[in-house]
Amino acid sequence: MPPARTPLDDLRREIDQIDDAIHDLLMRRAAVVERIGAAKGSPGQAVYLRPAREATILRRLMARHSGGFPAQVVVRMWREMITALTRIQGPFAVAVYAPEEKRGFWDIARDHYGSFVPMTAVNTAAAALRAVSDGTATVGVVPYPAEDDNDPWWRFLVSADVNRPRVVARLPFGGRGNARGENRDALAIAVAAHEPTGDDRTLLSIEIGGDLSRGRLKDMLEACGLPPVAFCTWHAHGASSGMSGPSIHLVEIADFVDHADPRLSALVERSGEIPVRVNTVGGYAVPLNLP
Ligand SMILES: O=C(O)C(=O)C[C@]1(C(=O)O)C=C[C@@H](O)C=C1
Repeated sequence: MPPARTPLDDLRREIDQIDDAIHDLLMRRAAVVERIGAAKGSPGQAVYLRPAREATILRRLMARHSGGFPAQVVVRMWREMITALTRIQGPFAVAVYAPEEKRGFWDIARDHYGSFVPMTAVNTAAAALRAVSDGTATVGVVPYPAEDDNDPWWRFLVSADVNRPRVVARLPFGGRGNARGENRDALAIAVAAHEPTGDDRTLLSIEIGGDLSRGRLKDMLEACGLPPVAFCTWHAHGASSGMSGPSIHLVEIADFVDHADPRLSALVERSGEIPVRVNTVGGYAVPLNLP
């Protein structure tokens, strides 16, 4: 006589059915993404990468999530899936600023882009940007800008060229998990569209050819409807020596702003005699509020 089926057997049978359903849906999702890839046309410069859409998908899922399965793990699983399905559409590789003593960026890049994507550690943020510019990497992962950096990587992104690499995401997007190292966030750089998600930050480079204090610039930004939430400044000559002269500010704005936004021309007009040049350096969807 065969042994009687126990409640545990029944539950495992149910798990097998669920696993089949999840697996079927994964294969179905992959087939749809293949069609999306075809609809986007030939892969030029990483046009298949849509960070805003990725953020929107995860925000929508988090809004409906409930039960005992950890939200962060949902994000982690989706991140693995999304990168795998991005790779169906075209080449994808990541260059991460991860010198010996700062391995944390490697962990958060791997959490975001998955454990099977080709990933290279580089010793400087500039090398990560170069990898994106020369096409050896699709995405570069660099430290979130710090005020005290007197040779900041972001100055290499200051350009009006629409095909230049720009900031496309802030990492971690869905919680830091067990990533090693300090608590510093990273930014992802790629040649991909800066698109709105409904809750965004934009990075503006503001080049100033004369004397304009940060306080004055802040007032001007606010008056133009561009609420600044963070500033970094780089002086082209005599960096950090307090000398006046050409300087570039990286200003984070609590809104989505694209290069044709009328608020940018309003800012230039408002500066009057002082030569001011404004460019967008990209931006990011505000990450999920998960530990
Ligand atoms: O919606 C797209 O454009 C896709 O390519 C699909 C998808 C996804 O897996 O959902 C994959 C990569 C993109 O960066 C965004 C989303």
